[in-house]
Order: sequence, then C-alpha cells, then structure tokens
Amino acid sequence: MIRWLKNKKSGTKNEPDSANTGAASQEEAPASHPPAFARTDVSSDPEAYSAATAEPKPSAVDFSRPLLTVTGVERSFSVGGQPLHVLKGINMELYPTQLVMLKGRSGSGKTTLLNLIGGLDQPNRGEIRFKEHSFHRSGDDERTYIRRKEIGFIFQSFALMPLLSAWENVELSLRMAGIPRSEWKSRVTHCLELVGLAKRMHHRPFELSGGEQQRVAIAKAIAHRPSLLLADEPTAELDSQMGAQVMAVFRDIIRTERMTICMTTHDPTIMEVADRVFEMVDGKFINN
Ligand SMILES: Nc1ncnc2c1ncn2[C@@H]1O[C@H](COP(=O)(O)OP(=O)(O)OP(=O)(O)O)[C@@H](O)[C@H]1O
Repeated sequence: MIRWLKNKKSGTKNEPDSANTGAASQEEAPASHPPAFARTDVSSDPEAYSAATAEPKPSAVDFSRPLLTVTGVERSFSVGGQPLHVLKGINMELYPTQLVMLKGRSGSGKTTLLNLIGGLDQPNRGEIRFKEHSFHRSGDDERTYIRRKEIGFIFQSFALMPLLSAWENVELSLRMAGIPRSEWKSRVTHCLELVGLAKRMHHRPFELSGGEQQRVAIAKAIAHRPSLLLADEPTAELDSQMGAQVMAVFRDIIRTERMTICMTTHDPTIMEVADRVFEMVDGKFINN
C-alpha cells in the first residue's frame, strides 16, 4: 500500500472530461502501440510535493548495469520543408529501480526523448539500447513486442476506458498484453491495492477523483510487470495532494515491483524525490 503523505491541503474532485473521451480512442489502438506522448503545459504548486520530498528515499539504485542507454541521440522533424532539430546529442543512462526526472521548459524536447526511450519513435542519429535490444535499429514489430513486454506508459490525461471500472481497466491491459487469464485476478487485485485503491476497484473513472484516476492508470501501466515505466507529466492535471500521492505511489512501485521510472515534469519542487534529474535546454542536457 502507498504511504500517505502528511500535511497536504485537500484536493478537489475531477469531473469526467474530454481526457477520458480521448482515452477511449487511444484504447482502440492495440495496447502494444500506445499513442506518442502529447505535448502539454502544466501548472505547478510549490506546496504540492513538500511532503513527498520529505519521504525517505527507499532502496538504493542498482548501478551494476544500465537498463537503458542513450548515446548521441539526435532527432529532427521536417516543419514546413525545413528541418527542426529538436534533440541535439542526448546521452543518458537509466538504471534498475531508479526514479529519473526530465525537466525543462515547454518545447525543450522532453516528450520527444520520452517517445524515443519508449520505442514509439526512432532517432535520426545515435543509439538507444534497452536491455539487450537496440531500439535505434529495430523495426516496428520488434519495438512493439518489446513495449508490450517491458514498458508501461502513463499519460497526463490518465487514458482510461470511461465505461469500464478500475478493475476492468487494469484487467483489459493484462488481456491486451497477452497475460494468461489465470493470472488476471491476483494481479489486478495486487496492482490496485498497491496504488491504494482496494476500496475503489469497482468504480468507473467518472466516479473517481483525478488522483484516483491517475492511480488506476498507474495500476494499468504496471500490471504486465514492465521493467520500465514512462510517465509524461503524470501530476500535471492533479492538485498538490493528489500529485504527492502519485509520487508516493511511484516510490512504492520502485521499492516493491523493482521497476525503473522515467518521468517528465515542469515542477522544480518535486526534484528532491528523484534519484536523478536531467535538465533539458533546447534539446540538450545541461547538467549531464
Ligand atoms: N512530430 C513532430 N513534428 C514536428 N515538430 C515536432 C514533433 N514532435 C515534436 N515537435 C517539436 O519539437 C519541439 C519539442 O517538443 P516536445 O514535445 O518534445 O517538448 P517538451 O519539452 O516535451 O514540451 P512540453 O513540456 O510542452 O510538453 C517542439 O517545438 C515541438 O513542436
């Protein structure tokens, strides 16, 4: 179960919104091929993560061998017939059980990098190695297969099926990941308990707060036991209390499920929760 954070102002309940409607169309695509992360703005609240940052950092990161290595990665897009150089030589490593944050101004390239790390896109130059796989060389089918087995995605807008309960949403991800039916019940229960939703399992998204919806999305993303969890501004739609709860859940997931988490954020106040922060400015890391 998550460790609930103290000293928070209370949150507001989110009403169902277009995010869920959008999620339905995302779900219609195969689970193995999630949509690329959308680019968004976020409001931040300096109080939001004060207690989260007060949480003790749990187990030490396993530095024996990187889970993912990014070397000299460049990514350009053609905009109006002109090349737009978005990533200009990125080097980074993610280690098992590490919580890594990518911070930087809007448009600096964080989401573009997250899409590459998740195998949703490929670099124009450089290498991305995930375990024994080479994302920069592999074709769509191979990357889809690796994503299905090894990577979980969390979106700012929760990406839940609006007509399914929390339980059914998590179960759906196991079904789409090809996990044997005999494992569904115990795994769904475990994941929803892990994110603190044991008592909300049969609620549908519109019956849950924004923070609870995001925790269902987290349960859904980790259900198939990925080794890497990628989250694009997972707290951006949440108030301070809910955002802090999400960060506490992330810490518990790392500790108990032994996953690596890489997330983007605009919020400088949560940086102390991270094991490592990469700051991106104009397509490069400035503190690497
Ligand atoms: N597919 C694409 N085609 C053209 N331009 C793109 C594409 N993807 C990203 N860009 C551009 O790359 C730049 C970086 O975008 P990106 O979304 O990676 O930034 P970001 O740091 O994640 O921003 P935000 O914090 O607002 O989400 C932007 O100028 C964006 O318009």
